[in-house]
Amino acid sequence: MIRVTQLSKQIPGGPVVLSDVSFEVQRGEFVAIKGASGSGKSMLLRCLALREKWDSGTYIVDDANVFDKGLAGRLQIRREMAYLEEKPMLQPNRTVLKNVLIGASYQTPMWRRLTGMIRNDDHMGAMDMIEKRGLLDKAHLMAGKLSGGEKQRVAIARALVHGAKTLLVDEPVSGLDPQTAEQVLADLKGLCQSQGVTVIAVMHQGDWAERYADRILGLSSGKLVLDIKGRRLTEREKMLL
Ligand SMILES: Nc1ncnc2c1ncn2[C@@H]1O[C@H](COP(=O)(O)OP(=O)(O)OP(=O)(O)O)[C@@H](O)[C@H]1O
Repeated sequence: MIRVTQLSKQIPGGPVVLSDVSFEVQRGEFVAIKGASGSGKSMLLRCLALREKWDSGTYIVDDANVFDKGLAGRLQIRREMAYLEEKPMLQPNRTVLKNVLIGASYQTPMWRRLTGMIRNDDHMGAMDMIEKRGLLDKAHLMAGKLSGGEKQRVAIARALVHGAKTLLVDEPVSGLDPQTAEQVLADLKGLCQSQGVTVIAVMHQGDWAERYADRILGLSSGKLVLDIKGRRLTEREKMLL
């Protein structure tokens, strides 16, 4: 369970971008964050991923207070809560398999990044994860040759191989054609349902959030104005965002 209480964040010398934001997320939930441009959606995700410093607020993950656990606790959060940017950061001149195996910089020991050495078990696990993302035939292609949706799925595979329990995903379907968007979202939803992975995704465009999310959080000018079960928004609710 993730519990955020009264999270506030101000850009140093600039505006307040999150103000007293509180909510809970259960393990295995698919939560969508909606809100107009500039409402603080990405900032919220980055705060959850500890990519941004919190000015105030408490952050409980699996019954432990993250800010009481010191550096080890923060590193654990960064490993278990993978932050997937809108344009996944893959190494374009390495294969899909290598990208999944080597992981993001904060997930992988330096010696492994430098040598590229892998164990047999790791190789099997990565191939399995790639296959489940529907990318087995692309495993040996250079990542730079993939489409946007395929890159998203490689980033998801990579996060899971490296122990992520929660995926914090910024605009997972932006720029994708509808069919690929469905595939990416169905994959995320399946992970929630079958493996208890928690997904918190910024999904403002279209009605993707209404169709796929178990819960919808709505932000307006840095404030949480909506916290509802996933369903079609009423006109009044849309007006809030
Ligand atoms: N480093 C920064 N310096 C100054 N202002 C910032 C910085 N990062 C974010 N902001 C401001 O914080 C506010 C929230 O930004 P954020 O990226 O979270 O919005 P968003 O809801 O994700 O928007 P979009 O949908 O356009 O991506 C915006 O007004 C933005 O200009």
